[in-house]
Amino acid sequence: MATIIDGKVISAQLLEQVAADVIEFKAKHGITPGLAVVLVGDDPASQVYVRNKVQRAEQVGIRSIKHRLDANVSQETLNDLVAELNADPEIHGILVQLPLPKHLDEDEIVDAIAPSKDVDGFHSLNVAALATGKPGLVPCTPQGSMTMLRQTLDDLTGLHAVVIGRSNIVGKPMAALLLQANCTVTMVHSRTRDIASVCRQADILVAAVGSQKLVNADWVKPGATVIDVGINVEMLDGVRKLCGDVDFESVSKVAGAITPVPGGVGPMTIANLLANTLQAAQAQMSA
Ligand SMILES: Nc1nc2c(c(=O)[nH]1)N[C@@H](CN(C=O)c1ccc(C(=O)N[C@@H](CCC(=O)O)C(=O)O)cc1)CN2
Ligand SMILES: [Mg+2]
Repeated sequence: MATIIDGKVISAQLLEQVAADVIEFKAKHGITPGLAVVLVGDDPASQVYVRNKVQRAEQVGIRSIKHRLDANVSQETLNDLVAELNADPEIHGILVQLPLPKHLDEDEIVDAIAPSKDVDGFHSLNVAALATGKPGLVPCTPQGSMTMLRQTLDDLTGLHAVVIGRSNIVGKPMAALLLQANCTVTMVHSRTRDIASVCRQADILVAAVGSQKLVNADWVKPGATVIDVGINVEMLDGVRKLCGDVDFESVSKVAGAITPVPGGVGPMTIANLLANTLQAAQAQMSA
């Protein structure tokens, strides 16, 4: 049976560290780090994530301000709000909760956020910084996944990491971080031929594709470390349950270590968002 990599425990450690660093920041600069969270529309999952972000921010001493906009808000109004937040010296971090309603252009709004306040690490300049190994704000979910890998494995150097999924917010930044950690990185996706045999070669397997229980035991090398980034909803006997991209029941019998869903990568995302907010505030104070 695989070791369970507990995201609740690891994220609680990170939050504790952020809270201590926030106290130090406040003492040094006499100001409180500020995070603006923008929620457009009524997507129930997004509402839960935003509520959790605001609650956790308070817990670590970061001031958060939530901006709730109607589902049919115009691109112009959203751009104007972001411009206002960019100019606000009390706001050090800005995030726009995704996904946005279809009529809005996500790329445009993400690139409207000042790169120094882009605590999601989605802005083109932060993406370029990560790709070229320069300092910048790194996306929260891949960053959290790396923390879990580092706590599980002594050294990542030379390990073969396979990332399933090529999204801009998880797959691509995850691959860049694994490469920085000296892994040999392969990305697989819906057009990959014989995806199972490629995955079976992985020492580290990261599933970030949004396809319920896609990865089964046949895809996993015995002893591999498996990071499940998927958050999918399944109905079991009429009850709504979360599950990942990995079939936990079968894979946990083969893998060396595995993250569960829920309680794995998810909690790391929010902890890293707050770590990024503090990092952004520190950088702005020394600019
Ligand atoms: N602007 C952003 N939008 C989105 C991001 C993001 O990082 N920035 N990521 C996801 C949603 N997300 C954060 O926003 C997120 C998803 C899941 C969790 C989490 O803690 N999940 C729990 C289960 C929670 C539940 O019961 O529903 C877990 O896995 O244990 C946190 C954050 C898309 N949008
Ligand atoms: Mg759109």
